[in-house]
Amino acid sequence: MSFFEKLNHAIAHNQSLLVVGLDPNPEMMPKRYSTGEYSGDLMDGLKDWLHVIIQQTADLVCAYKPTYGFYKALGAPGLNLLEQTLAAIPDSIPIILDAKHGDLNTSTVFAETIFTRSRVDAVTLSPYSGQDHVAPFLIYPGKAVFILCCTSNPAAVAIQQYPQPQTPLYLQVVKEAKTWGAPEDLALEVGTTSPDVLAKIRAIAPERLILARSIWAEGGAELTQILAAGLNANGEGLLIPVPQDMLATEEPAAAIQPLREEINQARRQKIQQGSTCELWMPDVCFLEQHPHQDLILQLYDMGCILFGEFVQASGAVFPYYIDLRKVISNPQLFHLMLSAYAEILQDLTFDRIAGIPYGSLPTATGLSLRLHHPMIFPRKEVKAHGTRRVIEGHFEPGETVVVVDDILISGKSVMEGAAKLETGGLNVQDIVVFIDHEGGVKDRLRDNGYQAHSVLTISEITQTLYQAGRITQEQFQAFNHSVE
Ligand SMILES: O=C(O)c1cc(=O)[nH]c(=O)n1[C@@H]1O[C@H](COP(=O)(O)O)[C@@H](O)[C@H]1O
Repeated sequence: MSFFEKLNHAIAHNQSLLVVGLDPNPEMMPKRYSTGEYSGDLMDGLKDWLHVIIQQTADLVCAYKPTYGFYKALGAPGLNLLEQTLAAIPDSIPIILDAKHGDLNTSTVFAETIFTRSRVDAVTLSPYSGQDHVAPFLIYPGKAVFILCCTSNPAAVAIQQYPQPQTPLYLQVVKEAKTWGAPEDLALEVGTTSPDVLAKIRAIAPERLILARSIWAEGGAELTQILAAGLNANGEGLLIPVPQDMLATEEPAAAIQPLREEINQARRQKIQQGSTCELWMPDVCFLEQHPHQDLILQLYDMGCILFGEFVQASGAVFPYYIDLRKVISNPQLFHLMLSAYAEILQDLTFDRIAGIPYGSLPTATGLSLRLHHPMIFPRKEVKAHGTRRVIEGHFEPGETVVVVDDILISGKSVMEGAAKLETGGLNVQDIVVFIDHEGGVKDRLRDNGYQAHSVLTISEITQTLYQAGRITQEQFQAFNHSVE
């Protein structure tokens, strides 16, 4: 039986959305397993405690969740204890190993160990190594992964809310993770005390199972609010952890039963509120994603694309400003950008590459080294002493030069540069820029005898930023009005 079948069966049979953590944490172990008449050692105490929890809760929960870290921390006896604990869990209850595994190099062996040599049905994973890390776990039919989307740790806010609270990274993790696996294979782990966070995730992932965490932290919201935000319209899709302190009592079942009923009450209400049965449609469409989406988003996040009112060199006011000069300080991004230029240059015929100073000299240098074509450049201002050269670098008159520049606004800078190269007897046909401001600038260049190529247009950039939630509707509309 697959993880999801087992889970659904356990939910229906035990009428429960509760998950019990089976954590051999010596600090949480009740004193009765180490003092008084108890004669065993620490490992015996932990084992007996966990076994009692399983016996008491097997008809009250829909899954068990052993935290791998607690077992590892106990060394070899701890790993032995994990096996004993898993063996004590009834076959009908699925096991989610809480490993938060995040290392790409060990993903294949770890997946094989837990899914073929133990009774684990699902595992929690960190999202930071991306799909490559998750794929080795998803090749096991019937097994599932839970992707950690956010945690409730206050210090994590700086990362999870980046770059801004309206478009936080944790929601991007959810959107991205949805493309890695089907709802039956890939669920989400959400640590939060905030119903708002759960509601945002539920809104973009209505079809995903969510394993809630940290909901019992002090100062957190009421359980009813958490349930209202996280349950789907069918009163399902949310797994609720049993509070740790309930597991330390002598009769965990007595404390858990009312909690189970409270949750079921909220589930019934949710079902009554929704009059229709929800049909989930996947919102993943790879065709719509811009091929340079990553590059565009990174440029924006680095502050190379700014929205607001900016006066341009021409005196005109645009609702944006592009400053690509910063890219050289981010080698990984610069590399991506050079690859995008190189894709265009490889289809052109030329002897040398010329960069327009100053902004495009690093680009021309990078392309020259990458494509093994010599570089030259027209000087911005000609020196009044020395060689008084207009063009720096070696060239032969009659050669063909491809000109590279950052952005075409009116085309003035690039045409001035090309004209200087032509005074040296060079031919300029092709001009390659990163961004085309549009508004007919390519036609203007064509009228002057140049063929202009661009990696991106400003419309593609704003459309991508808007779709990714980086810019607001107002910013997007301001841009659209400016080009009307
Ligand atoms: O000054 C500008 O107009 C300008 C606006 C902008 O958003 N980004 C930008 O880089 N620029 C500068 O404008 C140059 C191109 O403008 P044109 O010569 O009008 O095509 C670029 O090479 C930049 O030096």
